[in-house]
Amino acid sequence: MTQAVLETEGLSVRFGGHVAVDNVTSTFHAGELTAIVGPNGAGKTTYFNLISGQIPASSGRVKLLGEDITRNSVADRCHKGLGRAFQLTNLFPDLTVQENVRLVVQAHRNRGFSLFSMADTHIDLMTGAMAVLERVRLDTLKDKKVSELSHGNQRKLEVAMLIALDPRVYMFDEPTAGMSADEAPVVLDLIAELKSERDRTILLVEHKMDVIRTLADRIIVLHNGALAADGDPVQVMASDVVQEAYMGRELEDV
Ligand SMILES: Nc1ncnc2c1ncn2[C@@H]1O[C@H](COP(=O)(O)OP(=O)(O)OP(=O)(O)O)[C@@H](O)[C@H]1O
Repeated sequence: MTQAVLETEGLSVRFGGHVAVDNVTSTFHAGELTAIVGPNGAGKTTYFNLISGQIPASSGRVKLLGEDITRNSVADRCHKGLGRAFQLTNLFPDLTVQENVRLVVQAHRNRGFSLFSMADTHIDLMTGAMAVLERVRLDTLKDKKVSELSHGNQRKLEVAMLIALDPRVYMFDEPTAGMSADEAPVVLDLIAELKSERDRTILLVEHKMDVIRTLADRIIVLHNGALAADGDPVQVMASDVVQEAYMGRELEDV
């Protein structure tokens, strides 16, 4: 087995008396896409928040490439290669699509977050930004202000900005939520490409069964914050634990 890229060891968080993530131990490898599923309130987003550092763990550890990052800041984890899809609130609504991506490309190359750069590097950065925008098919909208984009295109821009960061680990929380039927495949194709082309580790919180079936190499099921199942998608989805106790109604609805 190859070295684990990301590990959580006995990871837990308590909010008052409520244990939202309960002693979750799991290991994630390169080239593997793991879907994280479970009923509403199961702890999926909280597990993501613990991994990316948005909230501190009550106990347990998070390791990236063997290094303990449990106490590192969000920014430091990002710098070390942990990439979480940007929330829409992190977009700059008054800047253009291309400028938003450029800022990320620029930061990734350690030039700092500034719109002002030397002319030669400016062209270089803009070219890098355009390449990413072409991949999510937002290149024709490059000069539009982000505030003028549809919700679906704003979410595509989030994905573009994440790709521009080129992290080792991609974390997507329902990446196609709010997208129209013709917008979603662009993002799903990109996620599939990331997995094969770049040999990246991908974590995907997802409710849509068709998306899980298409993309997941592995499924982990959370229930009441704890790991209820972990393994091959076909076996996990067929298991009694998922069908009857944990996922029943939600999956049938899809
Ligand atoms: N900051 C917080 N303070 C108190 N309780 C919280 C906090 N964040 C999450 N919770 C609780 O922890 C539990 C897990 O929530 P979480 O959002 O992680 O679930 P989820 O599986 O992502 O659900 P959904 O599918 O609905 O998004 C819920 O009971 C939620 O109310």
